[in-house]
Amino acid sequence: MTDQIRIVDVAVGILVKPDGQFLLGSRPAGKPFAGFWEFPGGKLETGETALDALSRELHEEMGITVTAAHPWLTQTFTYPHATVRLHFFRVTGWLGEIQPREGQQFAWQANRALTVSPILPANGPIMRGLQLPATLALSAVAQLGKEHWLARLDAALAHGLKWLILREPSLNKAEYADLAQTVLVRARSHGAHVLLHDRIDLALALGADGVHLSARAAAAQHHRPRGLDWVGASVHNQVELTQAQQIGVDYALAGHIKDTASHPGAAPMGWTGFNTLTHAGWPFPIYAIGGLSATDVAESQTYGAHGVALLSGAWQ
Ligand SMILES: Nc1nc2c([nH]c(=O)n2[C@@H]2O[C@H](COP(=O)(O)OP(=O)(O)OP(=O)(O)O)[C@@H](O)[C@H]2O)c(=O)[nH]1
Ligand SMILES: [Mg+2]
Repeated sequence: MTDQIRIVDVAVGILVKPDGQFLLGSRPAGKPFAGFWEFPGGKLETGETALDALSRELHEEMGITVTAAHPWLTQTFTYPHATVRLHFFRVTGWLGEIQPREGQQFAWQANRALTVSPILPANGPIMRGLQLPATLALSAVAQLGKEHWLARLDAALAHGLKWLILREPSLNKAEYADLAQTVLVRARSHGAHVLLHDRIDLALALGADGVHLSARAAAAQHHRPRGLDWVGASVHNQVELTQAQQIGVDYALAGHIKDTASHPGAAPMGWTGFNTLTHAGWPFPIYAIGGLSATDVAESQTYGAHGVALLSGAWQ
């Protein structure tokens, strides 16, 4: 018989308030990593689904009844005491007052401004994923023309756009580099992130926030591009998702979900297809893309998406 690593499945709840704050709890004395901060949750019992365990654990540990929870990402991590597979849910609805039923402390935390530490070691990628906005935008110079699109970009930045992928396959290298410089200046003044599409060297040279890789470019990578803060990839199938995981992306875009002008002829996967593709659980957030608008965020999250990536929907 071959040795098999026993994997302990754990359901974890990230309680999120409408303003984006999330709840951490301290691990009670007597448990491994006592005093470390974690999201509430615990081990699945025999016969339980992850969602069953989440509801039970949050009731046991903090006295609440979960009314809205969506799978978000799945992370496997090996501790000295066990290998755990953590099923993270975003919990947006609950009933009852939060009570520390196990002697733990609770603290609502804002992104990038944690006031408690240390966090359980497995949770690093999770904290990073929580920094990603619910919507991101892909540029539309080819559709709108450069000047018109730049004007729309300024308006979107003023309205809070925080994440932009500069994807313009119809521009030549020099035109693209020129546009990237212009866009970086505008985005920086609003604290927005700009990821260049496939141009790793240019992203490094210009100090862009990262790179977004087409599925084809991701397939050609043997490791995560070095020196960039954020790396994402487009995926359409399990093979591409696996490759994205192997190179260690921070997020993926999966689609396309609906019929779009930019993908005439290709059959959309729909929400069912998105769910089939992603439901096994991946250790990074996945955005849905293709024919979507900002009003689709809530629906996308019921299918396990982090949110939606917008093309024309970002510039109307
Ligand atoms: N609850 C929770 N557990 C986490 C997180 N991150 C993480 O690595 N874990 C790991 O998941 C494992 C199980 O979690 P747990 O100790 O809360 O389990 P539990 O509530 O069923 O506790 P029990 O065994 O005392 O009944 C631990 O090894 C813990 O280190 C997290 O954010 N929240
Ligand atoms: Mg627990």
